[in-house]
Amino acid sequence: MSDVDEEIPPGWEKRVSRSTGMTYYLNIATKESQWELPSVKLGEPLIEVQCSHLLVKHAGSRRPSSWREDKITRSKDEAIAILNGYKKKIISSECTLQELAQKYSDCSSAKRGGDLGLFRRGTMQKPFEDSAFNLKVGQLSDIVDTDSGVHLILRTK
Ligand SMILES: Cn1nc(-c2ccccc2)cc1C(=O)N[C@H](Cc1nc2ccccc2[nH]1)C(=O)O
Repeated sequence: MSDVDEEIPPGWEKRVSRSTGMTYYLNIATKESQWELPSVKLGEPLIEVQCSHLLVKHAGSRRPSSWREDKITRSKDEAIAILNGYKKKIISSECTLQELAQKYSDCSSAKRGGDLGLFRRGTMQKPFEDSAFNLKVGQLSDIVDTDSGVHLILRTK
């Protein structure tokens, strides 16, 4: 099959199994693998995405409390500064978003490294949805502001 026919979508890598010599495909962000070429139907509307996120809440958050802290009192500016620090670590590959989310995210998805699973439009707060659906697989968002706090979003599928 020519390379043109076998266009591998962004965020995926083609690998060869050491044990069988068979080709498989690895999702760089989730480390999940599959034998089939990941399908991206160009030009078709994106129905659902999968993302992981790191949320830092602040005193103005809709629910200024989390598994980490009963009463969150930091200001929004402090939350943004903290998130910018995490973003630097992720961009420099010092840490992954999943590692930081597990330790520091104020969302209950922290226990899953920030993984929110697959979701469709209409299920998340609009600023989060708009950012998530505009990311390519493997792409990290800018800081996103919702009623819950400030987020970094990594699209994984
Ligand atoms: C949308 N969502 N999914 C989970 C989740 C998913 C998988 C496993 C465990 C929890 C938690 C949440 C959630 O709303 N958490 C809130 C914080 C929050 N607010 C969000 C707004 C948009 C996207 C994710 C968000 N997470 C909380 O814990 O106070």
